Amino acid sequence: MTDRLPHEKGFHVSWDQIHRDARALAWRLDGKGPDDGGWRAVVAITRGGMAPAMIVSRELDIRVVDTISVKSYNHQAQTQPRVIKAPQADIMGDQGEGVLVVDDLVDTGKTLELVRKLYPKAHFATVYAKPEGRGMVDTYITEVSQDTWIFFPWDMALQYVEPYRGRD
Ligand SMILES: O=P(O)(O)OC[C@H]1O[C@H](OP(=O)(O)OP(=O)(O)O)[C@H](O)[C@@H]1O
Ligand SMILES: O=c1[nH]c(=O)c2nc[nH]c2[nH]1
Ligand SMILES: [Mg+2]
Repeated sequence: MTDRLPHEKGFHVSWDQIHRDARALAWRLDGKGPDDGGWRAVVAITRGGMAPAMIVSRELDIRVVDTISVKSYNHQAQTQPRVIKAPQADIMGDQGEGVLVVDDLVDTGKTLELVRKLYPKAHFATVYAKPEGRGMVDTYITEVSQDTWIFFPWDMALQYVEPYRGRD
């Protein structure tokens, strides 16, 4: 199945902005882990969750970091999400309790829905959230409208633009 999504708006995020927002996410998560000793590990949903997960794990001083690879999109067209690589079983434990699963954003929620089914007791955190998928995430920082496409700094490059009054 491939759906073309109507994205009216663009939300362009700089490296500085994602750094600030991921740090804010870490601070919000601090002390929210299970009572018996806090977060055991961070698991990034690749690839978009890797930069936020690095920042969160650095802020919270968590050294056990793993990845789960879920592929959901071809450019802006959504496809059925599938797990390409799972995290280490001993890190996740039985149901993921005490593990922070981090992604850059939740959109329709299909990616998190899949990971939640695998690890129902993990805590799911994203930097950005859209309304449709918000219910799938436990903690996030900034919400944008459903018709917004978020452009991350790793998908962009600086380039020249014409001055506003210089265009014919
Ligand atoms: O809530 P959903 O509608 O499932 O969409 C959100 C997911 O889509 C993007 O990942 P993508 O599958 O494009 O892979 P990438 O992280 O490697 O870019 C994004 O990084 C989230 O993981
Ligand atoms: O870079 C991205 N921006 C988005 O808004 C989005 N939604 C799903 N997947 C996405 N990837
Ligand atoms: Mg992703």
